[in-house]
Formats: sequence, structure tokens, C-alpha cells
Amino acid sequence: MPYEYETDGAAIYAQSFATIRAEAELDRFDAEEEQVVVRMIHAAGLVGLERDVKVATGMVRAAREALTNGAPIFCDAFMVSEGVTRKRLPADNDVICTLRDPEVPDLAAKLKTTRSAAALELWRPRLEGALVAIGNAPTALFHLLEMLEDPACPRPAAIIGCPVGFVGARESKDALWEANPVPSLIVEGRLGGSAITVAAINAIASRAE
Ligand SMILES: C/C1=C2N=C(/C=C3N=C(/C(C)=C4\N[C@@](C)([C@@H]5N=C1[C@](C)(CCC(=O)O)[C@H]5CC(=O)O)[C@@](C)(CC(=O)O)[C@@H]4CCC(=O)O)[C@@](C)(CC(=O)O)[C@@H]\3CCC(=O)O)C(C)(C)[C@@H]/2CCC(=O)O
Repeated sequence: MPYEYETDGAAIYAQSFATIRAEAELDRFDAEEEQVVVRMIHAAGLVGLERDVKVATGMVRAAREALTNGAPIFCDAFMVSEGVTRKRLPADNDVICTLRDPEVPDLAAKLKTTRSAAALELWRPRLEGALVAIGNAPTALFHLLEMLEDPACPRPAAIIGCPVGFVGARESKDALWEANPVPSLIVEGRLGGSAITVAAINAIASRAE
């Protein structure tokens, strides 16, 4: 039996974004933030997500400026780093996930933490002015906050903090929002994940061109 469905990629996107803009409550976001939140809703297929999104004033601008200036993007998981659309990046920016570095298992054992958290220790040399995207591991976000408590630790330009799940996700994002070490974007509560996070990166990169 023949199925009727849309096969034009551009038309699918246009229809999706029109649906989201018709159904979601986007009034509290400025134009730059709205573009990012729409893509996050799109990735999750979840109108209503916008109610849980918090964006610090100037976060989108700071992240875009960083990318335009050639900053790297550090990601906690390969599901995040692999999702970044390279052709959107304004300065052929490096997209880095250190999770599989051979040093990481020993570091995790030494620090008594997860591999996701320990992998962030390898970010230090290039962390200054970078865009950080945590889309999976709550322990990675907590570890980043611990690193940034040290005034000598290099500071990223902006943080996308959207780890997902039932253990530590809500708490790590609340801690990021409260500590406010640099302008951040979070999804409150258990919701989050790699797809939502990479959608935010791709939206930020799009207008930085
Ligand atoms: C406790 C962990 C959680 N993982 C989640 C959700 C997903 N994780 C996937 C995959 C493939 C990976 N998760 C690891 C990061 C792995 N996950 C953990 C850890 C045990 C601890 C992290 C933490 O609590 O902060 C973590 C291992 C570690 O030592 O750091 C991963 C590295 C495991 C591995 O394959 O070795 C791996 C990352 C792959 C990558 O690089 O992209 C899932 C696809 C689940 C699955 O495999 O079935 C899924 C993806 C979710 C997403 O959208 O990103 C939670 C829910 C975040 C959970 C932490 C909280 C909880 O409630 O349990």
C-alpha cells in the first residue's frame, strides 16, 4: 500500500519549525535565544520543553562570539560531538570529546569518579574562551563546576548544561545555574540529553556565520 509522506527535507524542516512556533510559548526569549530553543524543541519532539529552558542573559551572544573567534567546542560525550554539523561552524572550530583518551580510565580511578568527569581534566589547556557542551553526564557537569571553583582554572566563554537522567541531572544543572561561573543555558530537571544539546550547538553556530 503506498504511503503519503513528505520527502523534501527543507519542507519537513519548515513545517516542523512552523508547528513549534505556533504551539510553543516562546515570548520570554529574545530573538537569538528563541532560535536556539526552537531547535532544542525540534530535536526532542517536545513542545513544552521551553518551559524548562533557562538562558542566562548574553549566553547566546557569548557562545557565538567564541565560535566566530575560533574557539573549540568541548563535549562530554561522542553523541554530542558527532552531532555537530561541521559546515555550520564559522571558523572550522575543533569539536573535542576526550572520553576515549587512553589517560582517562586511570584518571577516573585516581580521582574516584566516572570516565565522563575525569575526561574534563584533559580540557584545561584549551578551556579558556571555549564553548562547553555537557549533554549526557551529570558527573561531568559537577566536575566542571569543581574545576571552575579554582580561580586559576581557565574559564570557558559559555556552557550548555543539559545532562539527562535520574541521578544528579537536576542537581548538577541547578548547581550550574546558582554558581553562574560563566553565561549558561540549562534545561531544568530530568530532561536533557545529547540530541537537545547538539541542537543548541548547531543553532548557535548557524547565526555565527
Ligand atoms: C550513569 C550514566 C548515564 N548515562 C546516561 C544516558 C545515556 N548514556 C548512554 C551512553 C551510550 C553513554 N553513557 C556514558 C556517558 C556512561 N553513562 C553513565 C556513566 C556510567 C556515568 C556518567 C554520569 O553519571 O555522569 C557513563 C560512563 C562513565 O564512566 O562516565 C558512556 C561513556 C558509557 C559507555 O558507553 O562507555 C556512553 C557515552 C557514549 C558517547 O560518548 O556518546 C546512552 C545512549 C544509554 C545507553 O547506552 O543505553 C544514554 C544517552 C543519553 C543522551 O541523550 O546522551 C544517563 C541517563 C545520563 C545516566 C546518568 C544519570 C542517570 O539517571 O542514570
